[in-house]
Amino acid sequence: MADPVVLKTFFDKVDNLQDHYVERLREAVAIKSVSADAAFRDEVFKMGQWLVELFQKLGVSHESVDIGTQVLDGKTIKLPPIILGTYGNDPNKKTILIYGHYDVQPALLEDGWNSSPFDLTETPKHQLIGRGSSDDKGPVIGWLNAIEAHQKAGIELPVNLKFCFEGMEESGSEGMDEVILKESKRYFVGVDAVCISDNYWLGVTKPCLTYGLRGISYFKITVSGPGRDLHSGVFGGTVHEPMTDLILLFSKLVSPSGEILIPGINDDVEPLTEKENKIYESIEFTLDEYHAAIESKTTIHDDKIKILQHRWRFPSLSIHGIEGAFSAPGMKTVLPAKVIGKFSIRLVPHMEPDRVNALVEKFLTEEFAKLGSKNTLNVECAHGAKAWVASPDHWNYVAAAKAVERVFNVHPDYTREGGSIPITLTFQDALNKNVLLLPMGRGDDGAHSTNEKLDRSNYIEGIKLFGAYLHEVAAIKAD
Ligand SMILES: C[C@H](N)C(=O)N[C@@H](Cc1c[nH]cn1)C(=O)O
Ligand SMILES: [Zn+2]
Ligand SMILES: [Zn+2]
Repeated sequence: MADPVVLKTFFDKVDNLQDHYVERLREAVAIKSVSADAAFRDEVFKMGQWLVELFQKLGVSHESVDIGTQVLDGKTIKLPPIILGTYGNDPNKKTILIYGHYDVQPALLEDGWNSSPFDLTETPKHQLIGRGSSDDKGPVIGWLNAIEAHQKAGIELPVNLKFCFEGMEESGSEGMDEVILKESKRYFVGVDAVCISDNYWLGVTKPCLTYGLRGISYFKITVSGPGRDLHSGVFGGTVHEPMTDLILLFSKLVSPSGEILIPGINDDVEPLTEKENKIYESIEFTLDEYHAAIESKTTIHDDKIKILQHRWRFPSLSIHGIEGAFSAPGMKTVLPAKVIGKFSIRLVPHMEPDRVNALVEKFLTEEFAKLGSKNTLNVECAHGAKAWVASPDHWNYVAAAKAVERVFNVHPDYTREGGSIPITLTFQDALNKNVLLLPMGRGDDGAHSTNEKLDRSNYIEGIKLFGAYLHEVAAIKAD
């Protein structure tokens, strides 16, 4: 067990420094590191540099891995570096690898934010609102704040740390798999376990440890027709309209009750067992909290167990948007010449992205042929990742559960997550080590949504949790 006196000294220091930590998060949120938009690529680099400077300040040695270029929006642009760091190199201590990402989802005030998305704004209820506050800048900085609090309190860190921070997680983790595979034989040698803080509690009160994620296959379907946008009064009714074709195709993918309609997609999904059903019963989770998080009562299922199952262990298909479609206010009577529909399928264990992609492509090609349209269709899978499930019996989880008890005085729930972190499985397989997901934020943080927030208390207690976890890791007997 970790020394309670040492932990108390560390916790007190974190409390002392909390305003400084909020200012640090404010600085990071102000950097618009949106990986999905070529126009913001300089900002992603700036954010990487900001982390490097923080590493330097804290005495973390580091390397920036150049992963080349990508073609985005028709332009060839540089990919942001993967930043590796090392803090401590004592052969008598365990080594924990921390992964996180410094890119964020896009955000515009006009999407419905109550304050400017890149100006961290603290509400009277002490919610820190800003893009990336919870996903994933708060957690990434949290680890570095924990190091700083140790230094300022004069406490030695009881483990060695390795860091791996990427700037492309929100855009398919381009280049990451190759780097992990390569560095598993060099930079990551000696790692005993991996910890990732890039998800959320299930609800708003109870901490959890997460041992599973869904995978993802992200599709772009392009329907092209006329050589340019047309006047719908002059040409409407005389040409095959790409938008009409696309909407018809979209309508074939999923039913209003969430059932995926593509033949064969559900074939590899494991059947439910009585034993598994029991797991959901003990999880602390209420429909009211869920409705509060989505700010409506529009759930397909009004039953706790079904909601958890559909979030964790069944696939889902979501339609995200249409590039090229008229979406501005007003009533432009345009007939778009080319539209790109975007949707993704969340994958569960045993579903293989390659098989899913082949089924999707075959289905859409057949459905498009049935339309008798003279337009053309192109189906592309932009990125794919398999689902991940770990063993929560491992010492890595036992140490984390003890840390939760130290900070929150409660035993955590063990959850799976509906979202995806593509490289989790790669870390597990390439390093052959246990991976733990240790969330900092709450289930209502609104990651990817408008008014994303991180509660001040989750941020500050989260920093304590990270430190306590490292002390419990050091104290535990590894098997
Ligand atoms: C759970 C994690 N914080 C996250 O948000 N992951 C993204 C990853 C992704 C994949 N394609 C685009 N983004 C997610 O689950 O959507
Ligand atoms: Zn994330
Ligand atoms: Zn995200």
